[in-house]
Amino acid sequence: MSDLRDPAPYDALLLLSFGGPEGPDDVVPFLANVTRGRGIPEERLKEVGKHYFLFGGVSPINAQNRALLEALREDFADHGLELPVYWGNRNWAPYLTDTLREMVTDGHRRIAVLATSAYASYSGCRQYRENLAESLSALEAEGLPVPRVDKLRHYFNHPGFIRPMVDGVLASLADLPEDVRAGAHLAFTTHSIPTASADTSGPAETHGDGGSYVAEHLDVARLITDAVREETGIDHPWQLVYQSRSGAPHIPWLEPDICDHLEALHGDGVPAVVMAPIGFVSDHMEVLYDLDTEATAKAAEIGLPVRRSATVGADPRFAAAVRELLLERAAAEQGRPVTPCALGTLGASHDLCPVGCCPARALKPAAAGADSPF
Ligand SMILES: CC1=C(CCC(=O)O)c2cc3nc(cc4[nH]c(cc5[nH]c(cc1n2)c(C)c5CCC(=O)O)c(CCC(=O)O)c4C)C(CCC(=O)O)=C3C
Ligand SMILES: [Fe+2]
Repeated sequence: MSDLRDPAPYDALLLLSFGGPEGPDDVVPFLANVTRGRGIPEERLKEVGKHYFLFGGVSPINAQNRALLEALREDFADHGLELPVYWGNRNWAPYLTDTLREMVTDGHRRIAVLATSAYASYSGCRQYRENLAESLSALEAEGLPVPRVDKLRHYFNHPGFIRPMVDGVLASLADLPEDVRAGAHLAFTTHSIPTASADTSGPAETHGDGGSYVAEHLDVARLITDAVREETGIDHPWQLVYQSRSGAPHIPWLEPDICDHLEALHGDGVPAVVMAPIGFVSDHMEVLYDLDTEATAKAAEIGLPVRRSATVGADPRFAAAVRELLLERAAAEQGRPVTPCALGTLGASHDLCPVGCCPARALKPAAAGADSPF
């Protein structure tokens, strides 16, 4: 019998995230890193900078990742899985290249990567793969060994991601005044992206209206609504809506925006809304500002009771899911039969992004996919 705890061929796990500022002096250089060559209007950057300054220049994302690192190490230790866990970011310290350099210096050559983005899309998948390729090239240029990096599959439909969100929505419903609770709508929110990116998200066969990005979020919304109904006996009406739009106004992005949605629901006489940020793995500035500040103020202004449900963050069930994803992939790499764990109608996502998955505007090398140069 094979050992179910055997992580071979992997010798380390890399938690790969976005990164965020940790004080006022970090904000402008962080935004410069994020928007390098991305054509985001100056006005939008000033606006987003203000969001960060409102919170002392501190994004919650790094603290969330530190907590997740702890949760992963604890879960691995509790399950006899001896695998070191490292952390690196695309846009702020600890920077991905520095972490990968440390990993190869520590002797690691076959690295599993968990990105803190659960869904397909250029911004949520290929852009992380491009950053991995850039960092591997940097190591190569320094004459260091280039490790093999494998990105773990999208986990939007993994029970360890879904169940904490179900609990979050149930807690938010319970927190609403009793007289409006039963009639509450669920507004599932995610990051708006250009419709052109959504339509080409995921493998070529899913390209079309909304692509994998929208289909995956709809599956998650249905799974959560179904689980909530099982618990409460109430079929809460729901809709997938968007937040945090940027880019030039003439370029179409996914709509409707959460604030417009709240107004429309209020106009229709809906008594209350739970906003569930399913597009975000943990609390980010988008959750603190766009939902907890802006959308909550809009709701107060129109007299609509709202609650924002918790993100998954460092929930121990999510840490366990990461272990399962890693061991599942290890087994597949060893050629052992595995049944990947997934809820919903879409099934488990691919291990290796095929050529043409979430294409970029300009072709750049991307690691950990069928088109990887490494
Ligand atoms: C799909 C998606 C995710 C989810 C997947 C994932 O988690 O990766 C995500 C996450 C995040 N986005 C973040 C921050 C920003 N994103 C920006 C810009 C953009 N995001 C986009 C999409 C996404 N973004 C897009 C299409 C743009 C436009 C231009 C471009 O294509 O680049 C900008 C520039 C200003 C602005 O336009 O808002 C900022 C500052 C932070 C950190 C937050 C914190 O500090 O807590 C996080 C986790
Ligand atoms: Fe973003």
